[in-house]
Amino acid sequence: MDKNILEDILQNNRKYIKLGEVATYIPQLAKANKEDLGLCIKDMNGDMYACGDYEKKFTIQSMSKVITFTSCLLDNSIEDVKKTVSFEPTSTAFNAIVDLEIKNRHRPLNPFINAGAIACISMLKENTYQEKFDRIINFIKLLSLNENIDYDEEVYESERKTGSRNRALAYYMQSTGIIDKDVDIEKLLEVYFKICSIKVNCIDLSNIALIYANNGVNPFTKERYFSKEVSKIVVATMALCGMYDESGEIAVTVGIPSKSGVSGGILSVLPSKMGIGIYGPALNDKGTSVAGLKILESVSEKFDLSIY
Ligand SMILES: NC(=O)CC[C@H](N)C(=O)O
Repeated sequence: MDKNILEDILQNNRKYIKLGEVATYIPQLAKANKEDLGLCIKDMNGDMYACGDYEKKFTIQSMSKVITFTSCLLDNSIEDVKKTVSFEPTSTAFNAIVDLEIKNRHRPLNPFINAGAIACISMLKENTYQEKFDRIINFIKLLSLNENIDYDEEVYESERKTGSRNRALAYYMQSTGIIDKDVDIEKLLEVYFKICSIKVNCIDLSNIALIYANNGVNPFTKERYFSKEVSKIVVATMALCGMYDESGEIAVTVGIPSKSGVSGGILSVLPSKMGIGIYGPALNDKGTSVAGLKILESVSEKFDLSIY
């Protein structure tokens, strides 16, 4: 893979930034620099190809749902997980309420929408809410091969103060028994907001993605972090649901299982080959980086990476 080609791809797709807007519904995210654009690709040999603002830190947002879902699968049998959340795509937004009432026996359709992730956090086996958060941040440190991962206190506060929609989702799920009646919803949401506020850069995302590309094994130390079975479930769910109600279109145009977040990050897993991290905070109307998505599409096309 030629770094100059990647640099060209990044520059050629810069023009799409103007089609998007940074997220404003979480006030702190509105402070992002719309012009930022970064890409990092890491392969199984440890070779890294990066350009643009690949070292810039941003919050992990919905990309954390990959790690939350993985942890939920490690703590619970697949049958028990399926009683709470299924693995079906949505045709509505990531924070939609309507599906919870009318579809799927009140279960969130998948673990990558807000309701699904909040339900997954409630299923983690730790005894305290602090332990649940520690578990996830430590797992992110492990998978990103970065001990220095931390969370952004200001983004966390901003989300906590403005999180009425997530509160509505969580209380609704408690009313239907999807979330246990003993769960303290405010505390559960604090964990969710804090997880979303964990800071990463494109290198961290590419490292995390690489572990999934390698079926749960760190390709450098050969350490196994989760089973091949869990990895397959998570990556398949990413392919079908990771880009919300745009997942079908992206399967066609990109063909690489991916998960986006409203900070503008995209985490993409190319099985057996590479991990990709992208950042560009200007978002399309689905909440995905508009130029980032175009970069992913160009990389896939240029190097013939679609899994289909
Ligand atoms: N799509 C996203 O990245 C959403 C995550 C964000 N923290 C929220 O709960 O709304």
